[in-house]
Amino acid sequence: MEEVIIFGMKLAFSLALVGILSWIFYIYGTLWYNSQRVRRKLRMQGIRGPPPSSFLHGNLPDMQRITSQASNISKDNDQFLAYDYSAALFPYFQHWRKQYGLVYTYSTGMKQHLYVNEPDLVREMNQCITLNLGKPSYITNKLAPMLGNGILRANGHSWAQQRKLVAAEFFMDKVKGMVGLMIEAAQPLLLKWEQIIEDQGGAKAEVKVDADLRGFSADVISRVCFGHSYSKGKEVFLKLRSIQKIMSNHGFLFRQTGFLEKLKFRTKKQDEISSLESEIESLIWELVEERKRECSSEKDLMQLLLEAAMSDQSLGKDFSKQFIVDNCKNIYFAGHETTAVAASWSLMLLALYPEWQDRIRTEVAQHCPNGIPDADSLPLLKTVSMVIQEVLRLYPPAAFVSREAYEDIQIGSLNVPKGVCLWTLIPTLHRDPEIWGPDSNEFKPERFSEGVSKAIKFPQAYVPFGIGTRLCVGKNFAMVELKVVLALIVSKFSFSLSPSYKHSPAYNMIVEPGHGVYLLIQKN
Ligand code: HEM
Repeated sequence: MEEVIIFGMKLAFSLALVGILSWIFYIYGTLWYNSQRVRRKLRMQGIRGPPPSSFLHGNLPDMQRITSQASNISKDNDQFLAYDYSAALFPYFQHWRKQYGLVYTYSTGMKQHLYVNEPDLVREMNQCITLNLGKPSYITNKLAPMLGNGILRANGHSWAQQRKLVAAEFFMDKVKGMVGLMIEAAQPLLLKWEQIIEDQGGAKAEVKVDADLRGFSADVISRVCFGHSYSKGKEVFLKLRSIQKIMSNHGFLFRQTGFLEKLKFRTKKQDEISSLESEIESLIWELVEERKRECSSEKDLMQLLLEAAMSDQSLGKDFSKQFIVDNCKNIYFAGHETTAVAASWSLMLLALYPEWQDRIRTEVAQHCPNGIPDADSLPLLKTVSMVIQEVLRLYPPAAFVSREAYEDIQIGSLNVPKGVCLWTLIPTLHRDPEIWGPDSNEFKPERFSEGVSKAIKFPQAYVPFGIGTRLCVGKNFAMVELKVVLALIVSKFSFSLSPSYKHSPAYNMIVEPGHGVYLLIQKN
């Protein structure tokens, strides 16, 4: 008996030893050997970068050190406009750019990255149509509870299938039909601001615009996704935002979560995320079931996804359900926050440049009866478009275009090894004086008077909506929505920046005014 126990213990010990050795080999293989191999391949092509300062974490300690050393942004209005927000939020990129140029490599331990801000290479990325270039898996894995397997996270054929379906819903002819619902959704905001002015004596009042703009864009997206059931859909939006807040607190972009941290995170936050996730799923599914019972002819996004899922027998019941739920969540996330934040930045910049408010007001009065735009008059609002383009240049809500090479791929003359993540920093491209000229940090909407192609040397370097095959599906929709809301606000109110405004761009998956935008508004 004793011999059996001793044998059992020896066996357990040997197995544990084999396990530990395999783990060490795995770590050595994936971390060290792999990253050395990839770095060597890149170096042979002339790509340099900071040497990793940590065996396990690559350049992460350097990134933390550079970030903590970065000085605070000046709060002086004249100066902050000239400030590329990435210098404050991602100072390590600027730091290394000075040393290694427009294309360089760095490591975060498990992953090797390539910073790509060279316009020709950005164009080549733009033209690269292979399905082997997708969203970085280590980031999309973190987003799984929020986005499921919807279009934003998906890669390869699953992405292509979803893209075909979802994109069709946001073609310009469809978007034109949504102008009415956008105007309707803006009414509560306009009435609220009028009431605030009234309550503060009828002349000038201070408003913090961000939550109202977020409410507006959530309302618009709810109406697009869920048609007449949009008020129920808004509950989905509130829950999604809660998940976003929990997740973005956890070193979202580059930091990989350690094993112990994962355990701690699991007990503390994961339960909260899981319960929000299942509440969202039940809410959307309730709406879908309701819609099925109604046999509605309404053609909102949910109906379209429902029809597509039902017509494709190969999808299977569970997949169909997931497909609808996930894509509703994806459009909610992708569509409402970005647009609301772009509207906040627009009002901030217009507050600094009252002459552009005047120009918009004159234009709206000229083309829109009663100051209310419609599908016919919107294309005539050229000044509003120019202002939005300039806002998206200086304060793009999405800071990056990011990709991962799933196989070794060729981008222009560069061979990108499998597993490398590519990062294009949008605000830096948008402010590069080599591309935009010496006035690149100035607010000058007139640079877009003859379109993007005439505004810069390399049109591929203007990418507020991303690049190439994964270009933002909602680009037309967002532009129309922004035009509607800005035209309505500016023709009703005049405004300047309140002394309560503190310039503090903050990264929260997108780049938003950290302390909100405070305006002093008055009725026109
Ligand atoms: C000002 C507002 C917006 C900005 C700045 C913006 C920006 C972006 C960017 C940078 C990307 C990534 C592109 C890439 O990786 O190359 C993207 C993707 C996407 N956007 Fe937008 N977006 C906005 C509004 C919207 C709206 C209103 C919707 C939906 C109604 C939307 C839906 C999507 C979707 C579904 C994707 C994923 C496309 C794919 O992976 O195939 N976006 N957006």
